[in-house]
Amino acid sequence: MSTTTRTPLDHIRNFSIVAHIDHGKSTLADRLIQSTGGLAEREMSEQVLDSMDIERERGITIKAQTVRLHYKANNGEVYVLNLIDTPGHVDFAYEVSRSLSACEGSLLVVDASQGVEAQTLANVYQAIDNNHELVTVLNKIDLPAAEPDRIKQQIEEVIGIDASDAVLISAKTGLGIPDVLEAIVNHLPPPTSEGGETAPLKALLVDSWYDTYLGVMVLVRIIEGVLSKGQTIRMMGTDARYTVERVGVLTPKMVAMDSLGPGEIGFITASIKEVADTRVGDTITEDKKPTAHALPGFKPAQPVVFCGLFPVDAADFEDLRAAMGKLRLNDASFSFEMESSAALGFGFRCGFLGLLHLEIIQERLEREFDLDLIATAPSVVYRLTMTDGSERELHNPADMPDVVKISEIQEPWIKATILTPDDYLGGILKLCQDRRGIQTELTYVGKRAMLTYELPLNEVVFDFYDRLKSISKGYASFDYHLHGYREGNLVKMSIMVNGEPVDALSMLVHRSAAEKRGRDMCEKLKDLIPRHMFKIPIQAAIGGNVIARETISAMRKDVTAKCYGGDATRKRKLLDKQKEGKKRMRQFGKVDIPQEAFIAALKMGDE
Ligand SMILES: Nc1nc2c(ncn2[C@@H]2O[C@H](COP(=O)(O)OP(=O)(O)OP(=O)(O)O)[C@@H](O)[C@H]2O)c(=O)[nH]1
Repeated sequence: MSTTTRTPLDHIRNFSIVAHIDHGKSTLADRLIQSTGGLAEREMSEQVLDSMDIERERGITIKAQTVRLHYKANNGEVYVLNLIDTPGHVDFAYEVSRSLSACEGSLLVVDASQGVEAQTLANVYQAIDNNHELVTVLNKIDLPAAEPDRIKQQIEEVIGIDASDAVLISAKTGLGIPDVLEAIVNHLPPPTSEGGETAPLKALLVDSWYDTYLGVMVLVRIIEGVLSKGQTIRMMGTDARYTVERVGVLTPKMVAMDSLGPGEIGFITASIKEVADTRVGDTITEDKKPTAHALPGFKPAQPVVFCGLFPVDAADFEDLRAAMGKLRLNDASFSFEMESSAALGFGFRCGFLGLLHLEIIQERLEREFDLDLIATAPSVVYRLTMTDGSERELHNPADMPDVVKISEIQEPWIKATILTPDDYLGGILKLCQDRRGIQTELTYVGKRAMLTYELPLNEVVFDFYDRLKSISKGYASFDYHLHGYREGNLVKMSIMVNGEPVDALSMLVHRSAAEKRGRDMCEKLKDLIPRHMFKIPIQAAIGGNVIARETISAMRKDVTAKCYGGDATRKRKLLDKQKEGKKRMRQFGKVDIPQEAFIAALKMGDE
């Protein structure tokens, strides 16, 4: 089925939903789809918008998707409402900003029992930066703890927008959903299009993903001109050309169209091989009749955090490569290249948008592809200026050049916003201080403190978020964005086990923290590495200087000794168990290091 009737601009509303995690964005989206008849009830999987398993399990939205809804308003007119789903996590801030720039307005959803959180703020400011009109929606008013009046006031105080006509809803029960639809039509502006249909094609590449049947699908927002089947298009950022094969919209089912016009949002397919060939934020134009200017603000996603991933069993290397290839099909911001480590053998150096992204990929590799992996210390991207004036980026501490050749090391800093109940403020201030944080603001939002800190990213990548959650018993919320590079007094710390350097454990640390961290690492490793038949020294060193040392004393490693006099099956079981245990160990020289040691050793205690 296809259609060519073009919806007039004033009957289109393009909007997104901005919210803190768990405030009910997906539930509301489902309700909107359901109540406009996009899907019959029995077709709704529990949550339509979050499609990947891990997303559902963790309750977060990773991949932005969109739906086109038809809504008959109280004024009798039928409107096309395009909802663009935005990823809910800080690591995907750039994707969020692109999704937002594809629409004119946002629903600001705030949980009426929780109030404003760190991500509410970060996302709403992004929406305001994109000149969005906002409709404030207070969700979960069915909860006894809901305090809509107090939260309205809080929104006005903290965000500085008028919340007096906020829509009160329960996405769970469906209460108030018709009011949300009316507010979208009446309070959010329609798209505008300077050149209209006759202008050369100019479209924003909002998102792309891999569909098993259709291949790479590209989500586009038409700014001006018309995008049609059979057209030869050009991606202005990458200068690649493709012939459009399919044009359509998602309702959320795919519905074919002949073309998309100004203000519209839909998808295309064009025999694009990899998602990596499409860059979110790029401008799509017609090859024969190109637009004069590309859309501003395009920047390819840059990996921020790197780590090495190695198979525990070297024989799994090719499987790991294949699995990573598959994941990358759908995630252009995940990058990997082969790496070999003296200690860990062959593996991959991988780049991620942030820590959550790293965790998700690692988990998917282990779970969906059944691979046992060793992850090395996550590292940020350092910028080195060499004594000969040249500059280079350092993704892996193991590649650190000789210090005498380096004149300056710069490290990335972030600007973090933390909201926490007052009770945990002391602990959080100490945590930020210990991580070299610089406090820039401390204000109160009702009974909660709102902190802004500048922090070196390398102090955050290990376990900052875990620590923050444990100090605040889960109540603090956290959001950050990159805030540029600064010079840092950084040194490379190496760890030696039995005299052999373990490259996978080397890291760049601030000089002031090096000694403590070295001591912590040695102490941790002492507990994590099992005794061997010989004495094992564990040392932390900067250059040639040993800054910390522990020793694991020798033991006769005979697990069957315990079973003296026991039966043979028991003995065999123990030996099997020991063999199994071996699999998850790595040999360094003569020493076996269990896989857990790598991860655990990197988690810094702040106590
Ligand atoms: N009581 C109540 N619970 C709700 C309501 N809306 C959503 N929830 C619940 O709140 C939790 C989070 O809702 P989601 O819709 O997944 O939240 P989200 O904002 O989409 O979260 P992300 O996808 O992680 O960004 C779920 O357990 C919902 O069932 C509501 O109106 N009332």
